[in-house]
Amino acid sequence: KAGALYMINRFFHPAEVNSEQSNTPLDPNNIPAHIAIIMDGNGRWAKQKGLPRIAGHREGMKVINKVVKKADELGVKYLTLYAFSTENWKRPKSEVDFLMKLPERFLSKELPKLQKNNVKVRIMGDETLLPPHTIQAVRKAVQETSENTGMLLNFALNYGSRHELVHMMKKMGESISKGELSPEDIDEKMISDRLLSSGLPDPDLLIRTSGEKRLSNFMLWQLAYSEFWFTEVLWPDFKENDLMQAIQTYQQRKRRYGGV
Ligand SMILES: CCc1cc(N2CCCCCC2)n2ncc(-c3ccc(F)cc3)c2n1
Repeated sequence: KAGALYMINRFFHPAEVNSEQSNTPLDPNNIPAHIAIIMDGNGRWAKQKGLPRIAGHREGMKVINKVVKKADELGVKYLTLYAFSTENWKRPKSEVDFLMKLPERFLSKELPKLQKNNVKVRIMGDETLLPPHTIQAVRKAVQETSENTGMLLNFALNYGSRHELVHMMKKMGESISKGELSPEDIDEKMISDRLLSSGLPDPDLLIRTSGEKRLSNFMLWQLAYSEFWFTEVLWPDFKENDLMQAIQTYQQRKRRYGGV
């Protein structure tokens, strides 16, 4: 009787099967080469636990190591992490001061491991406004890992996509007015090469945590053909399995660059 009732219920209320989640193993031949992550939800995580916001940032930093390791194991070639946006300067001074200490804290702890794993560190952003101690720490890491040939770990630091585009267009305008460049020479490759992400392939997959479904001025040019994967999970709670699920979803959505 119960069985029949169950069947009737299922008939009228088909299971909410999210077609994008299943336990099929990952296809090693279709791992996204470049994954970009907006690591959001750190403040909210802290608030939910009745902790100060900086506790969320500290917890969020610990997640990076697990995600870097898993991505590298899976064969991801480039991993871009949005650590600080040009809009983040509006945060309280105490919070910004804390955030600006995280690069050196992270690197002093993790650089040896990154070196051992042949990871190459890169920074993407406007360094001019960063405090000297922060610039020093990141430049040292970039320099020390510059010969590495493994996964490239790209931290977006004081990065803003519109700032990046305005800066690029100003430079291009200067080249044109100096007669070094003519408008006919301008094409997509030239623009890509003049952006802060120069040399990196466009992200294949963008992950944003904490339920926000916005780009927040992040890599607007570069994400033109990327798959987006959003999760309610707050960054401090993000696990390797969430990364696997994002890649699984990416693999199920056969990539299309417009056309058929
Ligand atoms: C400058 C703001 C900031 C914030 C931040 N958070 C706070 C927000 C997001 C969650 C992660 C922890 N992290 N985590 C690592 C770095 C980092 C940056 C550059 C680098 F070369 C090495 C590490 C970081 N930087």
